[in-house]
Amino acid sequence: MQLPENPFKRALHAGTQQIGLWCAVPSNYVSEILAGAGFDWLVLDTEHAPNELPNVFNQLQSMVGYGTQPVVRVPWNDAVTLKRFLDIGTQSFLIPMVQDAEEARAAVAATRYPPDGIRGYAVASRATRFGRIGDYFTRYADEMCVLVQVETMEALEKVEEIAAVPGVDGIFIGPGDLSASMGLLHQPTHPRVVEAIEDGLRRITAAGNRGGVLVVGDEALARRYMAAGSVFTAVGVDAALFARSSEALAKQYKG
Ligand SMILES: O=C(O)C(=O)C[C@H](O)[C@@H](O)CO
Repeated sequence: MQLPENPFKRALHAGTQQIGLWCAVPSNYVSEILAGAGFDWLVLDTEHAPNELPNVFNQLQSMVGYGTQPVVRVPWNDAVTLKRFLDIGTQSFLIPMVQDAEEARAAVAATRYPPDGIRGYAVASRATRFGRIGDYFTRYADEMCVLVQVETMEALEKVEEIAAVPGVDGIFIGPGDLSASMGLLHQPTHPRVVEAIEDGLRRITAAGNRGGVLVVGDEALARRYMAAGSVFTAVGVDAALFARSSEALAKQYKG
């Protein structure tokens, strides 16, 4: 068997704009529905969603064959957690709350085998397709994508050093937590937050790395961030889509 290519990583490094969606609903039925919707990438969220490893395994399988690529958001920058998601075949990670270059290096090291990192070895995991991918251990890193989240003012001040860390394929700016760190909780589109995100995206690009962000329900702002340099841009959250559209439908008939 061949090592699966990572189209998300390849498009990211080619500078191709990729439109994504957050999948907070912990269901492989939902992830397959969303995988056919037309997005380039889908975040399988295990930080802010009641989603665990066995279910993410099912979600990864549900997306096989669809063009949309899974990006697993782990709950923390933790090598043990990353190891388990690596072994089920995850090839793209979104790692939250990375504060500086040291934490970015730790995130990358968790995805690499020695001597490049500390990833634990398993002889027959889904990642290697149970030993059927002959060159997995020599080529896996080519198709491994590490996205780190910068989502505090402190981390945003260090975005250039984070961008320079080898193996960091992209930097996602988290509007929600960033706004909270700015004293603007639940105001991710506050003008000061928008200005900070735009500046961060420009600096990430100037540092030679690739920026991404999430915007919910505001196409103009999403396109403003794309103009500022976002090349992996999430434009919605499934749970919010379900909640708002179901409310609207009920209101049509219930008033
Ligand atoms: O800080 C943020 O904003 C993010 O990291 C995205 C949110 O966590 C995501 O759950 C959407 O609310």
